[in-house]
Amino acid sequence: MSRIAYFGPRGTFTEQAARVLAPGEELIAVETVRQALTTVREGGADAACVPIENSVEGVVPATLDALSEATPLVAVAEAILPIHFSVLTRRGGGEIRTVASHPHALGQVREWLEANLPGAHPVASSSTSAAAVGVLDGEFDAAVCAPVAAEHYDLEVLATEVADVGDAATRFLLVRPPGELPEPTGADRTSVVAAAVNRTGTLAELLTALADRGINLTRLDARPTRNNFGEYRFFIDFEGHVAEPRILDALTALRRHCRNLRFLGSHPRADGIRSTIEDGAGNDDFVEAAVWADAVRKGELA
Ligand SMILES: O=C(O)C(=O)C[C@]1(C(=O)O)C=C[C@@H](O)C=C1
Repeated sequence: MSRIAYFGPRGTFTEQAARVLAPGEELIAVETVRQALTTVREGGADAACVPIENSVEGVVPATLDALSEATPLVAVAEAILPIHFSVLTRRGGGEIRTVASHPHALGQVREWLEANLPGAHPVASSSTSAAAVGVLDGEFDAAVCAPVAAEHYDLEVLATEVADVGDAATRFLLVRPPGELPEPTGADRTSVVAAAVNRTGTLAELLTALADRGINLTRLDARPTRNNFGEYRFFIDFEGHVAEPRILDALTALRRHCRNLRFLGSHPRADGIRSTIEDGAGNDDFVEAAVWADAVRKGELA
């Protein structure tokens, strides 16, 4: 049985994602995204489940930063979960002066809180379930949680189906140390983090390397390197799998344009959306062109 470290404690959305991505495996709850990844890096778990991006609040910066530092880990699978919250309070609790949750969760219920708990002060907690624990301990008066948290913590459900955007969703990754990659399916996502040289046009060069090969981006984010003010790392997700000749060609080109390129994995997309293949940019086109060039090099063709 594999050991999966996840961003907990029990009852987080990440725990639900871990159950989808690694059914029946042993789950180990840790307090932060960074700890989940460190546990894998230090051999305390075989893989980690972490949130990567939400359709309303965008990327989870802690995940991007922790994936770009220390020893490399690669994503081997993803899950997308619909996100709506329950608001939990202490049984028989009085006035609600503070309402706690993960900042990403608070950002998704801002309007609901203003309309329904206008007097309550929002407080950031390390996760949605950590907020529930805080309510039990008397630290906060209410917690914005995953609905399943009500099964783990002895709290009263004040409201359900809480969400400012009805069809919000979060994407989660299962990451593990580099090893055998999942097979390509035709509906895959590849992720890299690029530390580009700080000069005119470097980001354009990276994007052009992908555009020239007809590769569709699915996400682009920048995070500071934390070394020099104004210096960034670019997180680029695109359609396709590194086992495909067109993607391998693009990766090689990206490597030439970067001071440092980290491969963050190729894995099937949870939404099953197949890669866009532009005319003349299919895998057969890349293979055929390489065969032609090889024959030219051998003097067999001109
Ligand atoms: O705190 C949790 O329950 C989490 O799993 C984290 C997280 C996030 O980081 O976005 C996951 C999904 C929701 O969007 C809110 C919080």
